Amino acid sequence: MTDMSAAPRAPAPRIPTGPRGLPLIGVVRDARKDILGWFLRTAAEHGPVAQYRFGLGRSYLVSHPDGIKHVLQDNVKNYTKDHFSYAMVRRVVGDGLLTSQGETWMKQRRLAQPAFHRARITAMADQMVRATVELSEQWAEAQRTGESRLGAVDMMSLTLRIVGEALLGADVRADTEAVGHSFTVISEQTVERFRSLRFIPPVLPTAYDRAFRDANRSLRQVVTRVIAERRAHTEDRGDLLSMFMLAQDEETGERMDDTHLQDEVLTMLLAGHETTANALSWSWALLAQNSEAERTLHAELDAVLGGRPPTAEDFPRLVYTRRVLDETLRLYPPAYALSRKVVEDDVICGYQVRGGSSVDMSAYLTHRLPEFWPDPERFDPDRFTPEKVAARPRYAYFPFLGGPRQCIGNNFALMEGTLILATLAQHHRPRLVEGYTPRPEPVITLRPSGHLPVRITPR
Ligand code: HEM
Repeated sequence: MTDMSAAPRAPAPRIPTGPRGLPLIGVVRDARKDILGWFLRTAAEHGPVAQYRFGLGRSYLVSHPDGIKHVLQDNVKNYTKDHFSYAMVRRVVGDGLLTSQGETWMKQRRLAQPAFHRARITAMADQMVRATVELSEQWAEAQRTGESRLGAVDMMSLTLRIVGEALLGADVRADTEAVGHSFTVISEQTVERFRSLRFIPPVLPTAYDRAFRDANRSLRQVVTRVIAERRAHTEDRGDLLSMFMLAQDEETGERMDDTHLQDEVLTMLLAGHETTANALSWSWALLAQNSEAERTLHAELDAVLGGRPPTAEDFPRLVYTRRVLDETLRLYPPAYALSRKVVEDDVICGYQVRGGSSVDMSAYLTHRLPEFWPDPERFDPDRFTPEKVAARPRYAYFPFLGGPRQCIGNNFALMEGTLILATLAQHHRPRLVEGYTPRPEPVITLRPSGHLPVRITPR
């Protein structure tokens, strides 16, 4: 007799389909030609979970918000950072907050979290605006002389300065060029290795590998100096650097060793400026190409600020400015692709996923799914009205990820980005120089090509 009380059996998970690729290398050749286009095509042809081989390893591209939620939140323990992409990042930042896992990560996250509380960040607003006003003066000069500027370089210097001062109490203005150059070398080489499946440096280093080592050394020098300067003054400044330096293990009483401290500081310095700078660069590019949104932004700035620099109290009232940033992060999410290693067999959105394989997620892709984002390529900050946000699934939008490994600097970045846009857009209208069209350059983050050459015009 049939047991009528038994729950109906769940349908057997489906096997995801996907692009076939070539023997030995799988989809590497197609993906490296145009990774962003490849993400979009693969999801359009194979649905919410696609399967393929990247080299000899099996990977899945998860694009549906429910699948993203499953990986980042609901079954997060099954998806780790034991993935070769992080092995490469570890060669640069070692075992800092971004790359560590398990107990080490949890301890460090708990330690760093208070530095990112809303009240703490609010107290940093004045410093953020002060640094931006200095850049505004340089832009005013360029306005007078007609000289063009590299918008992306300006944004990098500004956000590096801000993160150095605000979180580490350090003046890193003189290091901008060294950090920028080193990070570019490292990003390009890391991505090149990843896409060509050369994960391990050769035994005999090439000129390219020597450049990588030099870049790494130069970043470490900056960080070592920042730490040494603080050690010369023993007082607790109450900032993130003091928290890291003074923290003692509850059981052993030990402090963080020098290498670990350097790893944490370098992680903050890099993760805390590159991403925000790219987002801001894209905002300028998009505003220059969308005059209606630019007009709405200017109207808000006139109404809220009336010509004076913004303060922390203005932040909640700069509603449209913030939406410009949100919509920029939708179209050009700096962290455009991330991967995780699958621990055990699992089912995502009804599809079977094998333990030992990789899961790839792309915010660039999910942020363009027409189901959640009608006319996805159109720049429309009003997609971020509270009603529209509430009507979408949480993980249709994840520029900062989500779940336990969500970006620790998200509120910092959103306030910083909004205040920078407001301070500069009040007085200047950067125009793209004639003949230049920004293209997305997917290195570790998503940069605009050619450093965004702009001519600064007055409002
Ligand atoms: C628009 C700006 C930013 C974007 C789009 C962004 C995005 C992200 C994303 C996607 C992750 C997850 C990475 C992963 O799991 O592999 C992350 C992690 C992280 N971000 Fe950000 N970030 C931004 C700004 C910042 C800022 C300003 C800081 C520091 C001041 C920061 C520090 C970190 C750190 C330390 C982690 C690792 C957190 C952990 O795993 O516990 N980020 N960020």
